[in-house]
Amino acid sequence: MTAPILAARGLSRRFGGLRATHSVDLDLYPGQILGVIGPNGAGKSTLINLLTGHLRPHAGTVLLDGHDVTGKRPWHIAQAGVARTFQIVKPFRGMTVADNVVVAGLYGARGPAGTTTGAPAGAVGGRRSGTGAARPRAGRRTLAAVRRDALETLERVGLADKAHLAPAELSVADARRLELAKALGLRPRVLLLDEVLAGLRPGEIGPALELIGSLRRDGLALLMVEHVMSAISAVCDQVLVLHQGEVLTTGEPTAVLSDQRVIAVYLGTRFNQSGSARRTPRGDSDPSSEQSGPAPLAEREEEPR
Ligand SMILES: Nc1ncnc2c1ncn2[C@@H]1O[C@H](COP(=O)(O)OP(=O)(O)OP(=O)(O)O)[C@@H](O)[C@H]1O
Repeated sequence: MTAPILAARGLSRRFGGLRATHSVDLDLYPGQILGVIGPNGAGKSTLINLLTGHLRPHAGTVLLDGHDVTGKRPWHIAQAGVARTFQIVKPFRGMTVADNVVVAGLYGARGPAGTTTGAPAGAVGGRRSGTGAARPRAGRRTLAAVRRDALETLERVGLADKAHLAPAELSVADARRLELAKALGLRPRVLLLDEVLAGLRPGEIGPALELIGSLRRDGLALLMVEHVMSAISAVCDQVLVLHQGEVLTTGEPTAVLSDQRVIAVYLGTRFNQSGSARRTPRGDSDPSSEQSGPAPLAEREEEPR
């Protein structure tokens, strides 16, 4: 059996007395999409932050290609092939859309200590071993080549015609595409998506899922934190459910989304018509829709209060 490319063992992080994640184990394999779900505050973003080095765990281990990368800085982990998107998009605001992706390309994947990157099919550019301090690789690839790759990436996410714009001129959906393009610009082997579908209109979700599916076909390993249950059920191979920082269960989407324990932890969370557990900016549930029946999460529909 293939070894996991990214794994967590006993990953724990507290904020004061709050256990944001507690003893989380996961395995992510090349060509797999692992969905991570759970009610607001369950620890999903914290888990991504621990995997990418944006937070240090209080206990536990992060393994990349079997190498211990626990506590490594985010740029080390990014250059070792793990890219992410942020729930709140973070473009470089003083640059064009295209230059945002070029910057990512200049700092792209190098590979973990003692290995080469094994970048996915279709990925381009040089490889390099070691996890030294982050610095641009323009010396290995010309800026023109990096720019060409960036434009290909923008084409792939559907932003080619907006390459010249400033990020502030983008719609919500396009800002999410740029967030994804920046992550892909790193030419990762592992991609962690934090609510990449949030704010998209129903008609925009299908193409986004097609793109995510195409990345899996390229051989990327994807971890997807998402509240849109229909999307989780459509594209994920496995789903991990977090509840109060702990893994409640892991399994295939159909089984997990109809598991009574999983449904129970979502009770009190409102669902919209696409089966999305929604929240307000305060983190509360969306009062415009509510569902508390025992139907599988992916089949839930809005019900007036
Ligand atoms: N930097 C922080 N300082 C203090 N508490 C934090 C911090 N980050 C997260 N928390 C708390 O840790 C818990 C888990 O938060 P986290 O953002 O990981 O949840 P989540 O599952 O991603 O939630 P959501 O679905 O709302 O994004 C929450 O109670 C949150 O308030």
